[in-house]
Amino acid sequence: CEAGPVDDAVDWTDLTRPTPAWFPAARLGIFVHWGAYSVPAWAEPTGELGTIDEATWVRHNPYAEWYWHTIQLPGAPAREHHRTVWGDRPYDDFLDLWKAESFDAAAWARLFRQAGARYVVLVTKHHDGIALWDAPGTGTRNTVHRGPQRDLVAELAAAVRAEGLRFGTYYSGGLDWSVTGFLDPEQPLLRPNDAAYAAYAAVHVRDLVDRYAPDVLWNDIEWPDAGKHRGRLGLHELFRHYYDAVAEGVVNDRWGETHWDYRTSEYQHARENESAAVWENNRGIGLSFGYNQVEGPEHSLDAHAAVRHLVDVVSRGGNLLLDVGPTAAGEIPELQRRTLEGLGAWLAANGGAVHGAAPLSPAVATASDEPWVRWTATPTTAYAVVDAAGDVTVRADHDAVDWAASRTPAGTAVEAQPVDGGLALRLPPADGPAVVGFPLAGTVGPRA
Ligand SMILES: C[C@@H]1N[C@H](CNC(=O)c2cc3ccccc3o2)[C@@H](O)[C@H](O)[C@@H]1O
Repeated sequence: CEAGPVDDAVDWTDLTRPTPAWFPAARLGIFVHWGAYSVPAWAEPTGELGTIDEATWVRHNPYAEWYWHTIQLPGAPAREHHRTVWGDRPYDDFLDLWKAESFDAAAWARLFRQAGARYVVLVTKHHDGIALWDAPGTGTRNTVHRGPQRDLVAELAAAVRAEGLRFGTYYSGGLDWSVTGFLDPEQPLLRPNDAAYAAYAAVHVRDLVDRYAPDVLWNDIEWPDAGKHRGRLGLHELFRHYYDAVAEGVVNDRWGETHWDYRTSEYQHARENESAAVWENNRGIGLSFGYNQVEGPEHSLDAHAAVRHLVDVVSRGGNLLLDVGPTAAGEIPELQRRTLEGLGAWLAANGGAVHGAAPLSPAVATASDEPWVRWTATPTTAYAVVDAAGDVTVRADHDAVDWAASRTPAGTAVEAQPVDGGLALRLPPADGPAVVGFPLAGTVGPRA
């Protein structure tokens, strides 16, 4: 997803401002990919983005939300699957087959809060161009006029905010197959860059801002090149309008080489962006963002793996935006629900080491994999998250921490003794990684 040319005349730096503190403090968000693609809900669980070569990826795409694209490709198993199960039905039939009959926004929002999430980002228009609100210029090709016949963005925004979480919107500015068709299916990232599409997309995002005041504006792929200007429907004006409307709003980095509040990585892709001061890794619980009925436990993070991934991300200064792909009916698949519930149970007992936490100065302690240890910190406390039980030695500068006052977040004292180059801990049995807090002696604390 290479960035396109930028209008050098535009000074993007006048949009730069300190990132609103709520975002890095949040540490965990829930992504929701729900669309017409949730009806077929079929993809090959090939592997994680960033670990599969592009030639394999395009024909064996594990992203179920790319179904319409994948079935264009001769030789793609998804194309054969579509012919066998759906015959020659057009993709848009899936919009009318999508009923959302079990959709309960309040139940989703409750589950996301119980999972320990502090924000939710809903896909409002994915690459198929179908809007989950009455988006200007989409005619009836949206969920208000067809299929669910509901404004799904409004319903989830209200429910999420009623649970005290922040609500963000994802918009696919970079791809819209309903506008471009499949220019060359073998080149999946050929983007619409013309002024007409740029205006169409700008009107959509402006409408999202004016209707829902999203706390996160999450664009995907990139912004159309013809829209990267200061004019009325230009991107600079759009960002300015957004910040005027949502003072603590944040935008991600998928708008081209223009402006962002934070960087992103996706599964294993673009991990170089994780060196930024503020960043977010996004991934599904499985290998797909949209619901994929083919996926099983072998393709998915269980609660233990989700805890480890979240803690690893936070220990390096990032947020995790963890995706759920609901069924067309509006249910959260059991495999995904179990992971969210397990993650939430662990965070309920140990969230002090995650929410509002930041990396610990490497001068005090560093990560290890044998035993698996990650460190986080608040200004007063260093947290060792140890995926082991019993007697464990962790490397730490024990003069920098008050090892005699080591505690679990629940307050249980933990036996700790300084040993050469670290601390010997006697850990209580725990359901998942154990967390030990060490009051920080002196001024050494989280890396700024
Ligand atoms: C969240 C997922 N994003 C996929 C597209 N990903 C990218 O274009 C991409 C990934 C990425 C990582 C770092 C910087 C820029 C980047 O762009 C998109 O194709 C998937 O269907 C899903 O919506």
